[in-house]
Amino acid sequence: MFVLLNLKAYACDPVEIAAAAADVADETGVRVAVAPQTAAIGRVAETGVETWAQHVSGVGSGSHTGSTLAEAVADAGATGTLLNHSERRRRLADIDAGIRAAERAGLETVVCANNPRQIAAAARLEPDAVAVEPPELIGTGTPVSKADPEIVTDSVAAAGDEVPVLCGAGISTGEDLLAAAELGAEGVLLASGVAKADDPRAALEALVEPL
Ligand SMILES: O=C[C@H](O)COP(=O)(O)O
Repeated sequence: MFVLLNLKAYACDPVEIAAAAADVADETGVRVAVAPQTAAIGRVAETGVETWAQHVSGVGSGSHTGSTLAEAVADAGATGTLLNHSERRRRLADIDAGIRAAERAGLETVVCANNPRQIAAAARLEPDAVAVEPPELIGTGTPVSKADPEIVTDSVAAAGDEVPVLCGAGISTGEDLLAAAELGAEGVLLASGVAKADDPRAALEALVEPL
């Protein structure tokens, strides 16, 4: 299972969490990546943890003020990027351009989507993986794997054999992770369960413990 931890814009210490994630990955062999704020990518990557961007713009270098170049996050140490997160929705053409920009920069891609129909469309754009997240469950602590298991199984079917599916929203425990795996997800996308925890290291350790 791939554990992709999105720190969003939470008021947490990205380096402390990244160091904990690096240790947990080393000690358990579980693939754990951290997606901090863009400005923290370099510092997070220095911990040795697999580092992702939360978003890249679908543009190359040029007159694009305020954009986030895929090449820039790759230079800073990121090896992958989320695209079209529920809190950073893009139009289809922008998602396609974002995937192509990430490919040019050598970044792995996970395209997020709300439901199996959107997952089918996202998978046709040939990202490395897709992630299904029902927006109404994000940040609730109620795991998608329990609240809406069919959205995961239907997304796995919609994505087809070539594109792995992650699931996210409300995932915070090892039990949630196992449930996601049983539904066919190859990873989880999570945030608040670790980023807002009093002890993020303990939360991460507990998360991967049953794997
Ligand atoms: O990117 C992460 C997802 O939006 C899930 O967030 P959450 O774990 O806080 O529900």
